[in-house]
Amino acid sequence: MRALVVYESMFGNTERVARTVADELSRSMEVDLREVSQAQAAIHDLADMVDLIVVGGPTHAFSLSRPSTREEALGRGATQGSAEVGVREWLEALPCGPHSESLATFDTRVTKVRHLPGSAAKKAERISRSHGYPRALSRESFYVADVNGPLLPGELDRAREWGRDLALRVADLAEGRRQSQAT
Ligand SMILES: Cc1cc2nc3c(=O)[nH]c(=O)nc-3n(C[C@H](O)[C@H](O)[C@H](O)COP(=O)(O)O)c2cc1C
Repeated sequence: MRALVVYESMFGNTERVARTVADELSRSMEVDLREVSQAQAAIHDLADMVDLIVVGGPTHAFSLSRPSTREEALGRGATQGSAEVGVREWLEALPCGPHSESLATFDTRVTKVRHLPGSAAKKAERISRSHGYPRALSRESFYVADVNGPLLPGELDRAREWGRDLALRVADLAEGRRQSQAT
């Protein structure tokens, strides 16, 4: 089984979550972890050959980032990422389906506005569904203390649990497909 984990991160927090999730998935699957600007080729090389795609990014303005919000992040001291390429652009470039592989989305967001609706993970799911992906297997938010982080205590443990749960669900789905083909 194979997974592709694609992330966008400007202050490093989403990257830490993505690495933790990828590490947990790699206990039972072959995992390709890519920063979004390095993931363009993966759209065509891998997208239809993996069992699971995990996409994560920071919530900006209640949604996935845009060039303008990434520009703002750079102005606020972000040390990685770029204004040009983000998860929104990556998802919008995906070929239209139907696609059969499972997909899961996550984001990081600031804890003090956690009651407000709208998140990068929700928007990522919406774009992927419009490209023919099934409903997300799971969608999760991980919380940071402020715009530049850090992640709240316990969030990387939660990311590890989330990765473990995803791996189990993908294995269950594969087993279900195998059994229905056998009958
Ligand atoms: C321009 C901008 C807009 C943001 N808007 C939101 C928001 O609407 N809701 C929220 O919870 N966090 C918001 N944040 C905080 C980000 O979610 C936070 O910077 C991110 O989780 C850090 O992840 P990273 O280290 O991977 O970049 C915003 C940050 C920036 C720079």
